[in-house]
Amino acid sequence: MTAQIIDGKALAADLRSSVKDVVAQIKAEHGVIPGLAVVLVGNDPASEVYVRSKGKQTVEAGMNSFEYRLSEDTSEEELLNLITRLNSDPEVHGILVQLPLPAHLDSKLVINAIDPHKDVDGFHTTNVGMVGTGQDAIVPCTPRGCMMMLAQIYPDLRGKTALVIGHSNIVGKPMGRLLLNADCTVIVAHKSSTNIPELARMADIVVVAAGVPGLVKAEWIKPGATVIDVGINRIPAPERGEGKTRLVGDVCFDEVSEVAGAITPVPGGVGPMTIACLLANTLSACCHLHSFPEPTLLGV
Ligand SMILES: Nc1nc2c(c(=O)[nH]1)N[C@@H](CN(C=O)c1ccc(C(=O)N[C@@H](CCC(=O)O)C(=O)O)cc1)CN2
Ligand SMILES: [Mg+2]
Repeated sequence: MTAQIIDGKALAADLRSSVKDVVAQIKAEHGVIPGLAVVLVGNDPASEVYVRSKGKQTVEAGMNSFEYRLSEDTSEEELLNLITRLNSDPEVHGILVQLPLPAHLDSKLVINAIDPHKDVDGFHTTNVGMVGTGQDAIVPCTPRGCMMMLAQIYPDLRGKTALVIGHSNIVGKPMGRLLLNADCTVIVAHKSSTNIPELARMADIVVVAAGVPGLVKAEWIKPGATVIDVGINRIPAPERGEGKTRLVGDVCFDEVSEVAGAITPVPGGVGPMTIACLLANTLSACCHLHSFPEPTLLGV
């Protein structure tokens, strides 16, 4: 079998275009422009790239982008004061604090200071609790993107056995909850799990967010299963020249593609969906704050 490639780059482009259309419609009908505030503390090079990309894509979708770049030594009080200001700014519908934060800042405290209705990352305890209890709430971007990718393969997820590898608050836990809300039979494995290959062989769907390059092997996968690779690992690539690197996921892509029914690539899979879903969440937050009807995006 050669797996169908789920093209995250193309799907993300469709989603962004769908967001852009609704943004233009809201602007025309109500004179409202959705606005996203992104806060970056410090100079982590990967975070710099993601924040730049978020700002660029926000503007391309016709929304307002407000960027706050704070120095590495910013105090918790300064950061909380900024969040308080953004919470009451009517032009700001979405607030995102790029993670990871420098070690002296308490990210739980900072995230829980965001108005839950503006928490477009879906990390606030209120949104986490609501998603966990199957209520409508803001869903974290990466898991939302994974669910949209799964919707390309399965019109209905009910009764599927899903294995999530990794139990981070950003991906693994919310992914498990969303799959459970969709009536899957869900297993969440993590670094203390002892029998992951055996669990994987039972799964119709495997979602991997472990941060371990090449963790998932072909012999773990049930023939025809769908494999969603959330891993983003930069590894040395001496074949490209001295000091060069390349990006790989948590899945041995070539061998797993021979067994799986569908698979996401890295790069160009889940990653691009993350930022597209951020735009979708910002638009939804704007609609909710103004009591506009919830937009239909990618038919869902
Ligand atoms: N506040 C948040 N912080 C972080 C999040 C988040 O959702 N909210 N997620 C990650 C980083 N991230 C967005 O912030 C992110 C990671 C990767 C990609 C992406 O498009 N990856 C590309 C490859 C890009 C490359 O070449 O390096 C891909 O997979 O194709 C987008 C966003 C942690 N922090
Ligand atoms: Mg995140």
